Amino acid sequence: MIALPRDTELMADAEATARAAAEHLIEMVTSAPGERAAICLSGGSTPKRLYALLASPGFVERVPWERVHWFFGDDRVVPWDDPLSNVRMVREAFGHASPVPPTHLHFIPSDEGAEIGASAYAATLKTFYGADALDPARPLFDLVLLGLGSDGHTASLFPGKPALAERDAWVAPVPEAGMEPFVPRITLTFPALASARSVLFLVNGAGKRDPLRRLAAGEDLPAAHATSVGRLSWFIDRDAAEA
Ligand SMILES: O=C1O[C@H](COP(=O)(O)O)[C@@H](O)[C@H](O)[C@H]1O
Repeated sequence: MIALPRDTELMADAEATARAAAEHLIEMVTSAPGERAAICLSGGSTPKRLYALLASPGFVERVPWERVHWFFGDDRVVPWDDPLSNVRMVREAFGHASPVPPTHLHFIPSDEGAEIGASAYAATLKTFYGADALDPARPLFDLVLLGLGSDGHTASLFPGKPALAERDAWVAPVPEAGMEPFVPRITLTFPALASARSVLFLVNGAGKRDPLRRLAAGEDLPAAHATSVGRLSWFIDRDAAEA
């Protein structure tokens, strides 16, 4: 077994990870201190089952959909119907009869390039938050979901890229993304992702053993820099944790 990050729950398989994440998400939205709850979604393939579960019997009736606003941690600068788009993935996972009120899905703009999209999304977040500066006592998100890329990236914070060092902006353009296909991206920065009552990494499958091993060895991977003003935890399945 790989030495796992502090505050890890080891899951039997990917289905168990998705179910536990759905329970955690429901706990975070129902315990949100204000009238609204804010969730920051991760992209990629890992969270797809979680999103589908939320819209399915057993979960759909337990989510206070009218209260929840859904944001994105990152996306590629491609049309929202492109197979590479996280918007498309999330829409497909929630399904045609999506329970999400359309005005509660806050997509990252992708039609005017990475720079303009990043500043437009920062404005969206600041309007929702009601301030230009993040107050650790009043987190922006109730829950931030994160994934772990095979190269150790999280959101679209890739090894060696300037966005990693961003301390002021909430959202950053990533003109040359670090993984194929090389499509420009837009990402929330570490300070924005950390402004959460809970930050939760979801990690499944044998493809994640290498970055988990490298994190355990103390390598300076982007995912190692994720923090939270609240709790930071990991749900990792056995397949990923196998040595
Ligand atoms: O590029 C991305 O990759 C990570 C990990 O994705 P996965 O397919 O390995 O689960 C993801 O968290 C990020 O949002 C996505 O844009």
